[in-house]
Amino acid sequence: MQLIRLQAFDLRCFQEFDLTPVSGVNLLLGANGAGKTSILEAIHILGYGRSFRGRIRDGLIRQGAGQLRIQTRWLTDTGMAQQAGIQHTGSDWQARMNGADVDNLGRFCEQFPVLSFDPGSHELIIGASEVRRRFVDWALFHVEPEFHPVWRRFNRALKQRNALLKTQPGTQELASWDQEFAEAGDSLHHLRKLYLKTLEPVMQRILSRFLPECGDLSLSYSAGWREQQMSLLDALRLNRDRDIQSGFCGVGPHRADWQPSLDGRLHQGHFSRGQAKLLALAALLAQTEDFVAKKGFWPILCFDDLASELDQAHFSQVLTWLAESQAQIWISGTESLPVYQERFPRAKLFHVEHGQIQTPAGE
Ligand SMILES: Nc1ncnc2c1ncn2[C@@H]1O[C@H](COP(=O)(O)OP(=O)(O)OP(=O)(O)O)[C@@H](O)[C@H]1O
Repeated sequence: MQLIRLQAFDLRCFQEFDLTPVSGVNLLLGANGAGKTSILEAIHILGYGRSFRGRIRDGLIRQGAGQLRIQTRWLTDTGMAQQAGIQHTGSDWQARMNGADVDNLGRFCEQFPVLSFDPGSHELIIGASEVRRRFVDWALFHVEPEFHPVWRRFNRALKQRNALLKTQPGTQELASWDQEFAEAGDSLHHLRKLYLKTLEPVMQRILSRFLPECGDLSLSYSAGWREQQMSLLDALRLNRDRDIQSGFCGVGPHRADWQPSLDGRLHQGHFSRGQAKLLALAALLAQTEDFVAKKGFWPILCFDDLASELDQAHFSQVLTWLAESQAQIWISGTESLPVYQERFPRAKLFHVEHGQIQTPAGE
């Protein structure tokens, strides 16, 4: 799929912008603070219903404005033109698609599979487990129809069980939620585990291209309880007293995690920031390839300040991968055009300067 028009009103430093991107590579070039990341932020909001730079009150809405609006026209994978918009009035997001309100933000976001690589992406490898769960859940949300109902059912059970735990419940009371929690949790666990199994060889292939010296990759998965030794239901029963004491559920898929390791010996604590970035990039590209294999079309790919994130050799390898892809790609950077022109002769340039965007004459 591809965006064919992207407009934003009162987003950060932009009073308004209106872009007509191409289906291939779109370059957002300009000085620091010009607004390049804010354009990628607009695309991210379409795909996730939130910014990747904090909450709305952290400055997403332009200073002095009361609300922000993002509008887009896009072509679906079957080539159908659609239009949609999302706005934030200071209290919540409201979305519209083809002229009708969309109540469920998830239904809106599923139209926009967007994957982003930015200066914070190494967090996927060395950050908190929540980032890694989100990574897997993003893919499942888009490629696995069973996932969304299972995820909602599990989160509801988790919320209800945690609320009950705060009331110092009796064993019987808790048991009624344990069953529901365990059933939904088991399904969620199996979907995630299977996804990582599929992703591992794809990521290994990409990694051996980018980091041949790295050796063999494996992705280890931890379920959030001792799944080798007991069922989730048994783990809940065993942990019941501790849960009642702490007032929240200490075992289950909400504590799940996955970790890459190299040659069976290098783990999370060993990776340099640069290695973590490359592993995160390999994970993102693997996720993209898996998405294409399952869905039959490409997600939108966004790269914020790509050149500054990678050394020369890896930067060049990533550009080669991107040149071979058929995705709509957005790349922001401060470097001059020739770096990209050679690889992407048909790229469209957007020159970003102090909240204004220009395209060279003739484009
Ligand atoms: N709420 C706001 N209202 C007005 N201006 C804002 C607001 N939030 C951020 N800005 C300004 O908008 C610009 C946004 O910069 P952005 O991060 O998009 O730039 P960039 O081109 O990606 O920069 P860099 O290359 O340094 O990453 C900055 O100049 C910032 O000061």
